[in-house]
Amino acid sequence: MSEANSGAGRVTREQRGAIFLIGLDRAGKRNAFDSAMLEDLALAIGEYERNDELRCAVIFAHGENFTAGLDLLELTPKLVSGGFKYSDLGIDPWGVSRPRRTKPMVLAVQGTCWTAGIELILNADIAVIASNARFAHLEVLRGIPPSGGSTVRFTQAAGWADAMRYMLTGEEFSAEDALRMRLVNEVVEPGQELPRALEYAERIAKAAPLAIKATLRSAFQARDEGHDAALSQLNELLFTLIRTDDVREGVMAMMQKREPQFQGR
Ligand SMILES: C[C@H](/C=C/C(=O)SCCNC(=O)CCNC(=O)[C@H](O)C(C)(C)COP(=O)(O)OP(=O)(O)OC[C@H]1O[C@@H](n2cnc3c(N)ncnc32)[C@H](O)[C@@H]1OP(=O)(O)O)[C@H]1CC[C@H]2[C@@H]3CCC4=CC(=O)CC[C@]4(C)[C@H]3CC[C@]12C
Repeated sequence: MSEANSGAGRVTREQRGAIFLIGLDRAGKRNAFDSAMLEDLALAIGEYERNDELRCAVIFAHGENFTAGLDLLELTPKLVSGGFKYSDLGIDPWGVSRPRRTKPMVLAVQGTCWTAGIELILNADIAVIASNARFAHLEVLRGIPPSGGSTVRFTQAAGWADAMRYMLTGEEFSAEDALRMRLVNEVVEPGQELPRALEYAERIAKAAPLAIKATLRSAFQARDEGHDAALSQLNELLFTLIRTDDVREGVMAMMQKREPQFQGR
């Protein structure tokens, strides 16, 4: 698709029907995130968010490794001086700062997946990983805490004991460990992670887009504001959606025993 370690932005885009493939493209540096790559990934997610034709994004990495984490040499001075900020057209891929994405995100991961890569997984909806994937939260060995969401989401997904074991030591863990700790959905043979992620994306893209967004909104609200806040909004979400053309189409398709064709309205 593109040369390793090339391209100013270092993130590729490809539209396949309703699916948007977003590729980390700095393989020569093990897909370490410098500021150009952080910015371009955020912009790609912004493009996805604003394009109504697109119903599911798949984030993957060119080359043999997902990411070696942050390019500390390039980024530390910028973070120290407060000089790194996403442009207004971008969406934070880690869901740390607002606005939050409203559309689904599937991840395909292989090889080395350090720090920021784990945190991208934890901010995605579905993650498929290759059996050769290996993970580590190295931040405390570089003098910083995990700051892309793991202090909240790793503990939620895996429980305190496992999350602290890996975040406080920087110890490496395997694909099987990631599955056991419920950080990911599935482990597949190397090379199958992207095709399998695309299968999930195709299924999501066939579902009703407004219902997909409402599902995410409710789940995000539960995570951010607590269960009561999310439960109190469920009826309103339902009554808003029940009047849409997509609900009529879903019912008609069921009656006529055919695939629904949802328009997102
Ligand atoms: C803070 C959060 C993240 C922190 C970190 O990621 S710390 C960890 C940094 N990574 C490392 O230390 C790994 C170093 N590399 C290795 O160990 C090895 O290279 C390897 C095992 C990965 C591979 O080994 P290898 O033998 O196969 O290959 P090599 O020969 O070693 O390397 C080949 C080639 O690649 C280069 N390379 C490798 N790694 C790196 C790297 N990390 N950086 C640069 N270059 C690398 C190597 O030099 C070789 O190059 P060559 O030219 O051939 O010599 C952040 C996580 C998320 C962020 C937040 C996101 C949300 C935010 C929004 C905001 O608005 C504000 C900011 C923020 C909150 C943001 C803040 C920062 C995060 C929290």
